[in-house]
Amino acid sequence: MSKHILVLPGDGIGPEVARIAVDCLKAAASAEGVSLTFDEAPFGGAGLDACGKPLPEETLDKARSADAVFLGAVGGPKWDDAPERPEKGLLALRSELGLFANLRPVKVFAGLEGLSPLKADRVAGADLLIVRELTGGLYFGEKREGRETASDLCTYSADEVARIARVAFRAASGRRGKLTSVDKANVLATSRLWRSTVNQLAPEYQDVTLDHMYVDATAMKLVTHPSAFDVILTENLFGDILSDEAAVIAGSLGLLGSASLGEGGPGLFEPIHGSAPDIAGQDKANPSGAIASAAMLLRFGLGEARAADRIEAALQAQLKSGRTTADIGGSLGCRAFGAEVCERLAS
Ligand SMILES: NC(=O)c1ccc[n+]([C@@H]2O[C@H](COP(=O)([O-])OP(=O)(O)OC[C@H]3O[C@@H](n4cnc5c(N)ncnc54)[C@H](O)[C@@H]3O)[C@@H](O)[C@H]2O)c1
Ligand SMILES: CC(C)[C@H](C(=O)O)[C@@H](O)C(=O)O
Ligand SMILES: [Mg+2]
Repeated sequence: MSKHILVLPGDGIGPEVARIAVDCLKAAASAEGVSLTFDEAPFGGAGLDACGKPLPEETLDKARSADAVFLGAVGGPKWDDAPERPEKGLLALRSELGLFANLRPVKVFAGLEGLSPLKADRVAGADLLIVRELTGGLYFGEKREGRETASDLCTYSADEVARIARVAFRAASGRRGKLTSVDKANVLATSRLWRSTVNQLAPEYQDVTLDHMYVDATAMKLVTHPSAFDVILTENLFGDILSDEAAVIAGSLGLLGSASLGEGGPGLFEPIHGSAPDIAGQDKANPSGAIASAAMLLRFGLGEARAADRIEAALQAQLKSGRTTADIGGSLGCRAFGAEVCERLAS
């Protein structure tokens, strides 16, 4: 039976990288005998332009009935003063689909240490997974927006912490067995609840070694000793910030993909970068993060591990060839890079 994918190209470089990801999905599926169907819907700024809303109802309905959703990126200066920003649509989509678990892997492959702006001996061997809580915390707390004062409420319940912590414990158990829970428990009440909830679960996962680290120290250690981490578990805002930082361990923000998963229902797969208005429309975007997200869609969204492996191998081979986009020192455009990855997928 064929599996149905909803594509939300979004804004800026979103449509540029989403196009490449779809080409890769088609090539990998055809090589592995997997049957996929695709549909597209307006979302983000494109949703505002088409229907006056960043998450039009029809788009949400299509997302709910898809097997998996692929997103390019949303946002841009054009909609900065819109009554509802494009980003609000993304938060609503994550919340409506119950996507509380955001997985953001960062890996420095042997021979590709030179892609990083950090020293090669520092990044060598880095292979970590950020497990970011995605539907709670400051992003979703009550907001008060006045002229003189404003506030964003940060709330977490023990249940919300426990369900994301279990995802991280299980991930660590299937990897190198090391879990670092990142918080700011020296200052924040939500972090103290976070820490005690994670501690309570630890005895259930005897094969996992748990430690805790403050977010500021983690930000430092990520660039000084990235290979010290296996799985990082953290709340919504800290995970957002640390994952952009962690992207440069591998080389560039354009390299990282992500999977946002709930309890059943379609997952959402998207590169971690944004719409990059500074390079949009110039064929300069690195589509690697989108391609990596396509592989995660096949693996975690559709259970098609062989097709996912095929995409990951092709992407790695392309990066190793040195024929890359400008953000990691090459001279290929987004389309040419994507076309070369697709050629590898077919062979
Ligand atoms: N998931 C998403 O849709 C998402 C994620 C982050 C930011 N945003 C939105 O994107 C807009 C721009 O935000 P920003 O500029 O802070 O972040 P950004 O990630 O769009 O760009 C940050 C920098 O990284 C570069 N960059 C990003 N992706 C790249 C790629 N694939 N290849 C090469 N270079 C790349 C950009 O050119 C820019 O210099 C904002 O509206 C923001 O809210 C959306
Ligand atoms: C666009 C924005 C709402 C989003 C976030 O903060 O989660 C983005 O930065 C991300 O990392 O996916
Ligand atoms: Mg982000």
